[in-house]
Amino acid sequence: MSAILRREEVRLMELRHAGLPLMERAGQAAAGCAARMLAARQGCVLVLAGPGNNGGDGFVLARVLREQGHEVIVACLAEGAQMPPDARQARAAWQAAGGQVVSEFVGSNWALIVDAIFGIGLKRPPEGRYADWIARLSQMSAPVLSLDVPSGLDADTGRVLGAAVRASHTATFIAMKAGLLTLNGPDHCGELSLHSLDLPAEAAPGRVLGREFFAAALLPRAANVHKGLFGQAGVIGGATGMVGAALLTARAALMAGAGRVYGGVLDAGGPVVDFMQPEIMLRAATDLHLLCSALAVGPGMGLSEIAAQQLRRAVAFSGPLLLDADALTLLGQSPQLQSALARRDVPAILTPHPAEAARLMQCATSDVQNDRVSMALEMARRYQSHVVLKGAGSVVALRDGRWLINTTGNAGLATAGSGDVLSGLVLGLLAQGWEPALALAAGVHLHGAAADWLSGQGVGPVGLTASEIAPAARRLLNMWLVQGEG
Ligand SMILES: NC(=O)C1=CN([C@@H]2O[C@H](COP(=O)(O)OP(=O)(O)OC[C@H]3O[C@@H](n4cnc5c(N)ncnc54)[C@H](O)[C@@H]3O)[C@@H](O)[C@H]2O)[C@@H](O)CC1
Ligand SMILES: [K+]
Repeated sequence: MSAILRREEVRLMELRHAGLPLMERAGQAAAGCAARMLAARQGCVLVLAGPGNNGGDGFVLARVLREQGHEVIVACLAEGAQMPPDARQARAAWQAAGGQVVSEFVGSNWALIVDAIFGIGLKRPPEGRYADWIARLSQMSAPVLSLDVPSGLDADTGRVLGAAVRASHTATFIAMKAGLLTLNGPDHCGELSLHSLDLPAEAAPGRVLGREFFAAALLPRAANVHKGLFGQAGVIGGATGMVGAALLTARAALMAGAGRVYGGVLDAGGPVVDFMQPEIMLRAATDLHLLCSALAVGPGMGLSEIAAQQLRRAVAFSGPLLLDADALTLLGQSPQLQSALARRDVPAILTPHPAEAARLMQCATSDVQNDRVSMALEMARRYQSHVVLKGAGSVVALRDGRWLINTTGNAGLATAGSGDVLSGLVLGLLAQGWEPALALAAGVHLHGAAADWLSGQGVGPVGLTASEIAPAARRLLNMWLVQGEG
């Protein structure tokens, strides 16, 4: 499972290995990507080199491609003397080999454009002619290879600083960066490849969320079992007009394997049976006993006094607890509930989307989105819970400070009820005795993988409905249980 390093962690790693020819290795690795992208394409390669070490990587790549017989031009606005030592050396080696450096590029008929303008060193919007280059790149039809980070993208947060390159492929070095995986990163990176530059893997609190994280919990079912072994899942939600949200959660819990599922609805005139899924035992929320193995509270629950009462009852429940949707809004308004939550032995799971996270953190949604990893970690710390901050590149922050970014899923999940299904999948795993951190990570990964599988069948991303996610997730989960880590 790949480590994700923040900018400062990458810098420390570079310092620790300063004696190694890292820029040479980075340029060589990127030249391999470039050669694959060029394949049979004829014509000249344009390398846009910035003023720092990202530009230096570009000079190494240019030299290697030229040695392989490709025609290459490097455009660089900085003077050699203004560049940092490694980049200066790479530029000198390029020129010593007969390579040309120009200060401007004309024409648009390139076989490949290499974006070596800015890497992890960019912290403010690109200015002047660099901004101009990025704007011009967006109008060109040639494939673009970005080195380390698409220029203009913040490597830690995935924010576009002004404007950013939209790459066909991004070759990133040493370790994965959060900004490539969350917010605007996935829309700008194209295909993503990681090149470790032969540095040893490091222990880091951030990881890419893969199946190996929860593989130990993927245990195939024995033959001699009964439903009582797979837990009782309880759902509280479904105020008037929103009963469907609670049903989506309950159905997903059933399809994730919970032995029995109880639905406690707040709508006094609500249904007594779910005719699409009659296995679910429906009743008034006030009649739902809390002897269940795991509880999810919030889908379609509303913000009424009865909803608040139900939430207070749920926070006192000692088993695994997931809070979603309206439960999060109510939680954000109540210091008493917050301290009760923080005192729980079993950490609760919070599943906010960015607007709900903003309510939990008493800030603007844009503040949440501007640094999703830091915000998810701060929420986990403040609420002493495991958190998933949903959205492109969902960030899972665990109570102990570890964090994960999920890479499954697609825009099809941006549909009504999708979050209710996620809650149900996690709830179903919790009911079966999965440890909360593993249930959350697995649920998030599975939910995204189900959407990817459905999109591969033409069911989405456009028009994917939340009801379709749980049956697809059930199918994948059964495959994973047989395959293990796979
Ligand atoms: N240091 C090392 O050991 C290694 C560094 N590597 C490369 O080096 C990159 C980091 O290098 P740097 O720290 O030099 O940073 P960058 O090359 O990403 O950019 C920093 C340079 O851009 C300028 N700059 C920043 N923002 C600007 C803006 N908005 N407008 C105009 N100029 C701006 C800075 O003044 C500085 O000159 C990595 O992303 C990676 O590509 C790799 O070669 C691997 C090894
Ligand atoms: K770049």
